[in-house]
Amino acid sequence: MPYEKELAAAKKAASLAARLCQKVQKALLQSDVHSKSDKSPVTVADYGSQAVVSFVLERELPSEPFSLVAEEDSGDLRKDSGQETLKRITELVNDTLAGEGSHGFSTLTTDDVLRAIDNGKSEGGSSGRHWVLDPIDGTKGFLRGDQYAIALALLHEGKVVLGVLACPNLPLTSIGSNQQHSGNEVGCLFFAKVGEGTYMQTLDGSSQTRVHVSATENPEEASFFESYEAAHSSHDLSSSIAEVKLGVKAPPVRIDSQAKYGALSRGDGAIYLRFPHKGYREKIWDHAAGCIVVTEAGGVAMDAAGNPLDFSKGKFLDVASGIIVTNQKLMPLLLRAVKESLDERASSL
Ligand SMILES: Nc1ncnc2c1ncn2[C@@H]1O[C@H](COP(=O)(O)O)[C@@H](OP(=O)(O)O)[C@H]1O
Ligand SMILES: [Mg+2]
Ligand SMILES: [Mg+2]
Ligand SMILES: [Mg+2]
Repeated sequence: MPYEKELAAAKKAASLAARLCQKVQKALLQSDVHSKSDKSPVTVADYGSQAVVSFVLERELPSEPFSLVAEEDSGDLRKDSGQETLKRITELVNDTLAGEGSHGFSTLTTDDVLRAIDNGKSEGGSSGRHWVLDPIDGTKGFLRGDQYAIALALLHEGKVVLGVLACPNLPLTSIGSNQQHSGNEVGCLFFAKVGEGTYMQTLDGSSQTRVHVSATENPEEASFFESYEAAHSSHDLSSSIAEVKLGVKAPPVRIDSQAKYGALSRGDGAIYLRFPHKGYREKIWDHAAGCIVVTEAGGVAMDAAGNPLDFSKGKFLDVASGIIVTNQKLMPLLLRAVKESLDERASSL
């Protein structure tokens, strides 16, 4: 079966990175939080997760050319002001890798960690194979103690062929609009390979189950997910689409990160709406893994004009107005509702 060893390596890398993130989230000290030039937050866990994933993928797949498109870079860590942080990241990475119990693991130096982080400089594109990584998607959620995800996908000739989504704070049982969940076990890892469906397992891989998107055909029974952060997606546009146009009764479920794609893939809700504010350009690492996890579970992800998401154009994912995700049955209704709302908005400007 194609991509078997790549999937195994990706699951191992994401699970180890999740362990590092859980450790940091538990003991998050203010000193672990920095803000990047674009003012978005980044933590030692974002960097540590990227270093772990990069190191593990290279180690597990030695015979393949290695290309990684990842969110973080080592720029700030190479400055004098970043030295303390770099030491802390290196310590975290070594603790995590040593904890894996891999035979003959020799500790990484700070230079090894910088190099592993900077492996992520690839621009991706439409030819060859590129790993796509968001080491922590939902850093704001991570900082709040809420949802976040380690999102890793493989692009081959411009198409996403596998995806792994580790969601350390997502309960194993559903988080529907009532936000109740019976079991209290927390931490899931979703994985999908093109043509082979989507599975959800516990973070330690002890049990796995095949998952499918919600089969809801009646929008009134559908519930919808959107970003927790109103800065990331227009909440009033999505509510006018969902509640006014589609008649969705349930209130929106607002959670951070691509955990939304994982929740959708197992039917926790039926719709995901994302309408970034003007001028924002989506990145492929924010959607590649989530997209295949949902589509291999029977869902459809498109931009608001009905075009499939195109991950082949480098690190940006240019979409018309926004991203909409649902099942095959609801997509035509949703597209129509989105178009009507956007047209009304445009004519009222
Ligand atoms: N103005 C904006 N509009 C849309 N998305 C944004 C944004 N600013 C940041 N983001 C992206 O939204 C991602 C989180 O998604 P969500 O809103 O679903 O939680 C962030 O990922 P990171 O946390 O990896 O930086 C970031 O890339
Ligand atoms: Mg970020
Ligand atoms: Mg992200
Ligand atoms: Mg991120």
